[in-house]
Amino acid sequence: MGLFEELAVKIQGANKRIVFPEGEDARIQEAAIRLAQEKLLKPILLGDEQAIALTANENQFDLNGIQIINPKTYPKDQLQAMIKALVERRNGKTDFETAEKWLTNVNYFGTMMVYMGLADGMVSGAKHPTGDTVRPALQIVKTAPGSTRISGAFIMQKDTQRYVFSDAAINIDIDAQTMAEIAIQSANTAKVFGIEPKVAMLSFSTKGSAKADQVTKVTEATKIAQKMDSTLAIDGELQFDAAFVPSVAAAKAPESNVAGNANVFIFPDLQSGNIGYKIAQRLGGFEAIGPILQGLAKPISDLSRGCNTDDVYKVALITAAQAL
Ligand SMILES: CC(C)(COP(=O)(O)OP(=O)(O)OC[C@H]1O[C@@H](n2cnc3c(N)ncnc32)[C@H](O)[C@@H]1OP(=O)(O)O)[C@@H](O)C(=O)NCCC(=O)NCCS
Ligand SMILES: CC(=O)OP(=O)(O)O
Repeated sequence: MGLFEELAVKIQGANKRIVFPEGEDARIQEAAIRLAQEKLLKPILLGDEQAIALTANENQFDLNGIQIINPKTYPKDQLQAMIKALVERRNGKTDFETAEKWLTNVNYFGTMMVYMGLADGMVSGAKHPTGDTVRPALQIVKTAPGSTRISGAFIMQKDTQRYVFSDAAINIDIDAQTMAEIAIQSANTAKVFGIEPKVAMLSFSTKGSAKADQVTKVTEATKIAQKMDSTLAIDGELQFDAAFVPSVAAAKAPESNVAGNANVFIFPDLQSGNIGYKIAQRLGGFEAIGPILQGLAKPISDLSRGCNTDDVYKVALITAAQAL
């Protein structure tokens, strides 16, 4: 059974309510119809009813039975309760007027639905850049116990090959401590997706072949991560070829228990992580599933704006599974 068939079996019957703030988008509507028809979850589309119907008509979609909420006509008393809960949650950082304005934005509205238990998870980002999609989650849902940072991983999949790339979505510039935490989070994500993690801390240097502050950061991160979980196979600093290709590993890092066999790749910053996953996807022909947000207290998932219906469907399955 493939990964997504397994997830489908897991979530079937649990009826998790997943809110899609971009309900007017055709890819979102098509995925929501498929998810509802297969009884995998209960989609909730946000948006203007007329605009949603227009997209559906243009594409001959049947949205019968799918819940639609228009934040602009949301019952006044329920909106007031939402504003109050948001102001309370922000604990002095956001006043009533700002909260009211935020809630006219579908990503804030959807995030508050998840925070208040009106939905079990959220999938957005088909039309919004990552920052605008995840900022409400960072501000309202916040980190899960045991995590100090939220990060974004991709499952990269082709035929029988499956890898984790992190952080490819959230933290722009990271210190050694954050890189170590991302490594531990990503190893856990790998296990959820049936990968026995061998974690490579990536650099442009292998085992001291270059000297630079950027390299020192990666060696420090490796030591911290090894201390955080001594049972984990984790090594660095490694160049990608040393991490991935056994013959190169034999030449560059013969002592390493990870080099040549790594399957979880931790990038030293977001420039390299985001560029790296898109090269593997667009030149390497890998399917990129994610970004899967790690370390968040409730399941909220981002999409790439380049996503298709199948990507939305798969990210929704992951989100519903995280909500179990
Ligand atoms: C994620 C991102 C939007 C946050 O930036 P920001 O809104 O400027 O963040 P701020 O520093 O103002 O922080 C806003 C809140 O989020 C929290 N936060 C920010 N980054 C966080 C992280 N990685 N983990 C946990 N919380 C975080 C802050 O603590 C702050 O909380 P507070 O308001 O309660 O104090 C920003 O880092 C970003 O744009 N990242 C790149 C996204 C991207 O374009 N990726 C490429 C495509 S996938
Ligand atoms: C994850 C990612 O790169 O998102 P986008 O393509 O929307 O910027």
